[in-house]
Amino acid sequence: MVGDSRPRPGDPLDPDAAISVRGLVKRYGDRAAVDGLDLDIRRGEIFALLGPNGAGKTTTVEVLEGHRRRDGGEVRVLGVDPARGGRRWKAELGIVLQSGAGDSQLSVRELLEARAACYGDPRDPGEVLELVGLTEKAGARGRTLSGGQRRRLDVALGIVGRPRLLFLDEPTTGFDPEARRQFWSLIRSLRDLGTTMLLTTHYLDEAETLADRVGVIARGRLAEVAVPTALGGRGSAPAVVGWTEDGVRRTAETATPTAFVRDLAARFPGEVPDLTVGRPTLEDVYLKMIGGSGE
Ligand SMILES: Nc1ncnc2c1ncn2[C@@H]1O[C@H](COP(=O)(O)OP(=O)(O)OP(=O)(O)O)[C@@H](O)[C@H]1O
Repeated sequence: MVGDSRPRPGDPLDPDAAISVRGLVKRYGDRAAVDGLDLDIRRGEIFALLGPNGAGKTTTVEVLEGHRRRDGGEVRVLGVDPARGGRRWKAELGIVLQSGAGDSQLSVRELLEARAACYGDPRDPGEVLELVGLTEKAGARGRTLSGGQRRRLDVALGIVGRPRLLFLDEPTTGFDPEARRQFWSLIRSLRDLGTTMLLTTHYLDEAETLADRVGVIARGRLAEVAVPTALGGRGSAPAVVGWTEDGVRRTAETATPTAFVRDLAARFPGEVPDLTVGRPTLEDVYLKMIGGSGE
């Protein structure tokens, strides 16, 4: 799918969606932190919510989780209005927060077993430890874990209840590059198991790698929703060809990079020096889209 894929204001709620939101408004005092948001997230999808600090991401997610009352609009999460969600509904959600579980005196396994006991059909704690790569730390006290290991424990606690929908709030903050890659493959395994995921992140590469679609929120409104390769008209943006000639770095924008490079190649006896062909990155289009909208 190419282009914007938001529902239009006034469209009915989508009963088949994992999350369906129409005209969501949340005010703090007389200021709207979320100011008329329309969004559908499909079952089984990984959706990344992007936006600058203060844009309204956390507020939106907290309303969806049932942790904050909305001031306007309609919301359904797994078919239920979060303002009225009961225990059974809550048991179908997994929430990965910066929980502080890592400060506990309990061991990693004890923490996980205690959480698993809250659910009717939990995942096996041993399997969850394996999935998040913490098997060797099963006996360790939470407070002896490194920052990245605590985050994995947060994820383990979020998924042990076998959630159908998982909320991940900036899940890889503080991870080293290898831990991030491992975490990404964990998220893909969860998707293969059918889990729908709503991810907030400030890492554009993370959104690009993981998300089926991304939504950019600025000043409490969704600026665009699209697959990562199409956001901001990225898919049809001109390519930028770069090369070095007479010791000078040159670049040219072109809609036909193949023909351009063919002509360029004809001008050089061998390789075109330092040849690059690029399109705008997700970060390029994102920064353009939110330009000047931060707090
Ligand atoms: N409890 C609160 N009381 C008053 N204002 C709040 C409260 N929580 C958030 N806000 C304001 O609402 C706006 C949106 O905040 P929110 O936390 O949703 O942004 P965010 O997109 O999650 O930002 P970040 O990327 O920094 O986490 C901000 O202007 C913030 O100051």
